[in-house]
Amino acid sequence: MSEPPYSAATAAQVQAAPDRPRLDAKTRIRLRTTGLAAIDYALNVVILCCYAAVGTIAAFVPWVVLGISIVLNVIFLGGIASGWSKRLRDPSMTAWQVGAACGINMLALIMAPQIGYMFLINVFVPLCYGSLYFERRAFLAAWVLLSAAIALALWANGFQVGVALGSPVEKGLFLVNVALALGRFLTINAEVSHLRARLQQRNRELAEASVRAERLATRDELTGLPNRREALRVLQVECERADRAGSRVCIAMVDADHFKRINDSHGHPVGDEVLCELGRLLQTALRTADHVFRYGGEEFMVLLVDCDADDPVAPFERAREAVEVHGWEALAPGLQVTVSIGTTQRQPREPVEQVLRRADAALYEAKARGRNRVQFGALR
Ligand SMILES: Nc1nc2c(ncn2[C@@H]2O[C@H](COP(=O)(O)OP(=O)(O)OP(=O)(O)O)[C@@H](O)[C@H]2O)c(=O)[nH]1
Repeated sequence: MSEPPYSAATAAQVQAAPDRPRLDAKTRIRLRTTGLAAIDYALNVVILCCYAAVGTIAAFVPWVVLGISIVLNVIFLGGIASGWSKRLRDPSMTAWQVGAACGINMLALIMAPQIGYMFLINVFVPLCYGSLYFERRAFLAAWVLLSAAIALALWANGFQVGVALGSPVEKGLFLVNVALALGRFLTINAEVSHLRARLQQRNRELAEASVRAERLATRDELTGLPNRREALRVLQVECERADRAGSRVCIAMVDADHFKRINDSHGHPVGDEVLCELGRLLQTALRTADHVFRYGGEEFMVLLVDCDADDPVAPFERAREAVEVHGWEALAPGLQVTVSIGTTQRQPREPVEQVLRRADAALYEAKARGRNRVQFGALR
């Protein structure tokens, strides 16, 4: 009998499988870069083996470098993979890795001065890697320490820095080594360029998010009009401007009449559409320089700038009429919408709160007098 493709036993095994701890993204990146450094160590050992095989350097040198490389990489990779390095200020252990790589090259310079060029070139690679993570002070420290280490190593090997270009194999190894050094430099540069591109992308996203956040903070989502918070800000700004220019502003509170009934008889979505349409109608009925805000619920605030007209009621009467004669039937059969408007004119240097209170009182009066009307709130 053939086994079912997915037996109950398999399901039980899957369920019983313990959750393997997953490495976070940053740890994976650290392991990747440290792993690349380990591959670099291995390549160096291979080149040293070749030099040892043709007798340029002593046979023990690659073994010593291999042994130290293994110990160092076990420490770095193990420290990062186990999460131990997260306790450090730099969990990538950059300074330690750069120091270890330079140290191992200085040791090799002492042990194999015949190919000293290779180790002097090699120290530039970890330094470049450090440029991804080092702070300014660390560069200065690296410069001083490395210069001292090179001087010490040269003193220890009797100031010998060989190139070894005698045999064809040595010439070939020299070229391979130079090509590898170039490859390492360019790999690190490619990484820097990738990071720069990511940073630019993040900056763009951040700028877009802040524009969106600002829009959300100042706009009403339903009608797209500026919200109450923005209304109070703009009102303050326009009043100050009017005081400087010696002009007047008019404000009006516009409230849909019996809006609860509209919601109740035609449904909330129709109510929402009515509010959007009201916003559009008010904007169309007034001048482009004037401001229409959704003040809250079914209430709008209108701000007329440079409103020195003898009759500050006229523009609002026009807006009220535009709402009354609008073809609301197109939204819902039997739908009729009117608005009540309380308006007032701000006196020079009059506090904003006082003007708002007067406009509110005028709106209240318009409602009390039967709705669908404009009421002017005069100074008492
Ligand atoms: N559809 C919809 N309704 C809203 C919104 N905001 C407020 N409302 C409704 O507007 C109604 C306002 O009701 P009331 O404050 O009683 O006022 P009204 O029915 O317009 O009566 P008057 O103002 O006295 O003419 C409430 O039923 C609210 O639920 C909205 O964004 N969408």
